[in-house]
Amino acid sequence: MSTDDDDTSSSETSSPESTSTSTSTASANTLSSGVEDNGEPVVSLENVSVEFKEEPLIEQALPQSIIDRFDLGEDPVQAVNDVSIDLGEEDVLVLLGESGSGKTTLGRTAIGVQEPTEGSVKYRGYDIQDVESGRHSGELYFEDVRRALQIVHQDSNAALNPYRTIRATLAEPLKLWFPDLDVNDRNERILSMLRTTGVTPAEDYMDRYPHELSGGEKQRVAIIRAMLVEPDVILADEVVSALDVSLRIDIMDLLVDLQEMFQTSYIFISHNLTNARYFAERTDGKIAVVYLGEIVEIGTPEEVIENPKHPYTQILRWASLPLDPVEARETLTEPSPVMTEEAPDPSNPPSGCRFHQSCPKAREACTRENPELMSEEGSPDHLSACFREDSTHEYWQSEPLHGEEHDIPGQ
Ligand SMILES: Nc1ncnc2c1ncn2[C@@H]1O[C@H](COP(=O)(O)OP(=O)(O)OP(=O)(O)O)[C@@H](O)[C@H]1O
Repeated sequence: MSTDDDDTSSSETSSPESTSTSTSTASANTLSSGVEDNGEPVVSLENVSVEFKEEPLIEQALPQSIIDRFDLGEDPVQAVNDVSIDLGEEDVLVLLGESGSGKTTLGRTAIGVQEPTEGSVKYRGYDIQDVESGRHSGELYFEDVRRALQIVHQDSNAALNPYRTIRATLAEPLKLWFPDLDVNDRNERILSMLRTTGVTPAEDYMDRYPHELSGGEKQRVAIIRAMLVEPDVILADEVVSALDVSLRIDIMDLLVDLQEMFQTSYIFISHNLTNARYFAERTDGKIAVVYLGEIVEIGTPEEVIENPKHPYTQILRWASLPLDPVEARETLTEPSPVMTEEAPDPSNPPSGCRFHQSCPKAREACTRENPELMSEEGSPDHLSACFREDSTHEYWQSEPLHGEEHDIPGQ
């Protein structure tokens, strides 16, 4: 009987360069499933919404007719609301926002792990739900989609089985997705990836258990596991948040290096403006700011961080302490520009613009209509979901909502 830990036979290893070159060449134009790169976005979301309905005991115990008649049901949580985005080859999209804003749900939906309540999610033009349910007839199978869209979590402790060696952990996805590889081929690929990612001496690490690794090493192994199957997209969900500040740059740099080798696209989730900016800058990616399930601003890091347009992004920037201690002290003494400390309820979001209750720039018009992403003339790719982008909107004639228009420090 063959077990994961049978993969211990020694093997001639090729240099990391030679293996990574061959794998990246294999994945450059043709997926291992045989599906041609068809020019469609790797992932595209169209008007995607996701709701979570909690079922309290009362709802489980009573018939639906009674629940409806006496209005006993709970409102669903609107985790994602009407989001449309495309992710192309070797694209990077950084989702930046506070805890609970919907980043993880949006990312999971984009890689087909979370089913949307409304809208469609496509992989290379194929509707993922259709592929999963078998409604789609063609050369693409759901297994191909699963392999192509991978995830790396924040908590590498939870992601790695404490009872399995690194060799066994990393052999598992290779056995699953590349059953034709023999033990030697698998070992070769694993050793090569360990070396490439700086986990050396690689031979020593093969037979270690997760508890024998540092936090940074565990996260490297989790990244290798996702990368070994040659995915098109990796959802990197707060992958550096649990690490010491000194290690964060190393891991982000590793992802950048791996992207160059494997031409992977990333959806990189972070609640930290500094990390979001660093990663987007290094990868020429875009930052999408997420607030209460919606993308409220999107653009290059320079556009979004240096020249934020949406009041929410401007406040996010204000709230991120500057590195200079004197500047940081001055910022702390400034009164908060947020109009209410009360967090909005995601199961009952405000009508109109979802940010209007907290927004220092809000006017009456913002209570009536939810602004779509729009751009000013001259910067077509820097979009903000705020009526202030539209110089002809009735917003400008309507009354400020919070007495008067308030300034946001630093703007
Ligand atoms: N399985 C679920 N069931 C019910 N509600 C959920 C579920 N998953 C997420 N939510 C809710 O959806 C909203 C968005 O959550 P999500 O985890 O996507 O946000 P996030 O920005 O990734 O936050 P965090 O960084 O804290 O994970 C939150 O109100 C959350 O409580």
